[in-house]
Amino acid sequence: MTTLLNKTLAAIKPLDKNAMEKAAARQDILIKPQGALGRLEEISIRLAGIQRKAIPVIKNKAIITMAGDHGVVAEKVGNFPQEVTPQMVLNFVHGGAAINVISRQIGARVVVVNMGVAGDLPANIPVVNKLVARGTKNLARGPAMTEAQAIQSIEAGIEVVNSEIDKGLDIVGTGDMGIGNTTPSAAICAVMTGQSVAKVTGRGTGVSDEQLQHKIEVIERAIAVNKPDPKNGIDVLAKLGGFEIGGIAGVIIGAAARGVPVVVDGFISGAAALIAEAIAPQSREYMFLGHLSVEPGHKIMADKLGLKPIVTLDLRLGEGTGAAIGIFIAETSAKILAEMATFGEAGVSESKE
Ligand SMILES: Cc1cc2ncn([C@H]3O[C@H](COP(=O)(O)O)[C@@H](O)[C@H]3O)c2cc1C
Ligand SMILES: O=C(O)c1cccnc1
Repeated sequence: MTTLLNKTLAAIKPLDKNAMEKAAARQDILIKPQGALGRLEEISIRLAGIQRKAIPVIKNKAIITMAGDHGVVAEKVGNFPQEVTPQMVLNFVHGGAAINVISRQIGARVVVVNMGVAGDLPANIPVVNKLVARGTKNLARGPAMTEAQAIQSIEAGIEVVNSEIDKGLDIVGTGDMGIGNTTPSAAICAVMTGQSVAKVTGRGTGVSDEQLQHKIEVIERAIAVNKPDPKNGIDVLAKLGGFEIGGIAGVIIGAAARGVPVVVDGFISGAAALIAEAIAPQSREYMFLGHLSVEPGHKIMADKLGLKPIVTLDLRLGEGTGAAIGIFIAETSAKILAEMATFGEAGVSESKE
C-alpha cells in the first residue's frame, strides 16, 4: 500500500553536495576575508544543498501555523482557558497577532490550519480545514489520539505544504497555536531525548512554582500510563501528541521531500521536529532552527537534532514567530551569496596567503 506518508518518505533525498561545494567556493571569492560572514555563510551553503542550486533563491515565503486543542487542559497545566485557541485563530485571520506582524515585515504569507480546535470557528474564514478531531484526549489518562489519527495529522501537514509549494514556495516556517501544548511538547521531549521531565518542562504561558511542579507530575504520569516507544515517532505522537504537532511534523517531512528548506520555530515545533526526525531521519538536513526558546527543553531538543538556533531573543510565544525571524536571516544569507561582488569583479586585492 502506498500511502501519502510512505510516498513522501521515499522522496526525501540527501542534500546536493555539488551545489553545496559551488556555494562554498563562491563564498570564498566574495569581497570579504574568507569565513567572515560566519554562520550566514554556513546557512547559505546548506540552502544551496537543499534547493539543489549553487545560488539559492528565497522569494516566496510562508509560515504555516497549525492550531489544535489538548484534552490535558483538564489537568490544569496552565492558566489560560481553551477558548483562547479559536480566539487566536481569528486574530491570525485578522492580521493582529505577533506572527502576522513579523510575517508582513519579512514578506511571508501566513497559512492558518485547523488541525483540531475544540471550539467552533466561523464558516467562510480563510483557514485551511484539516480537522482530525475537536481536541485530543487527556494524555495523563491514556493515549492522546489513535495511531490512525496520528498518521492522518502528519498526512494533513504533508498535504498543506504540498499545496503551498504548488503555489510557489522557496522556504517555509512552522508555527503552532493550542492552549496547553507545552505539556505534550515537554512529554515528547523527555521521551525522545531521554532527559528527565523536570529538566525539560517549562512554564509555557506562565505558571507558579507550585503549578510547574504539578505540570511535571502530570507529564510523568502521562509517560508512565502510555509507555511510548521512544524510537517510534508515530507511537510517541499518538500517545503524547497533539494534532497540530503531527501537522507540523508533516510540514517538515513534506518540505524535505520537495527540496524546500523548513525553519522550525520554538518548543512545540521542536517536539514536531523530533517526531519528524524519528520517522524520516534525512529530514533533519532540511531543517533550520529559527530561534532558541526560553522553554528549558528547547536547547535539549536542539542538541538532539544537532541544530544551532539562528537567533536567541528569549521568545516564548510560538505561532511561528521565531521561525519568521529565522527566515529573514536565511533570506539575507542567500542574497549575500547572490549579490555580493567577487574580488575579481570589484578589483579588490586578495589576501597574499
Ligand atoms: C494570548 C495567547 C497567544 C498565544 N500565541 C501563542 N501562544 C502559545 O501558548 C500556548 C502554549 O502554552 P501553554 O502550554 O502554557 O498553554 C500555545 O497556544 C502557544 O502557541 C499563545 C498563548 C496565549 C495565551
Ligand atoms: O517556545 C515556544 O514555542 C513556546 C513557549 C511557550 C509558550 N508557547 C510557545
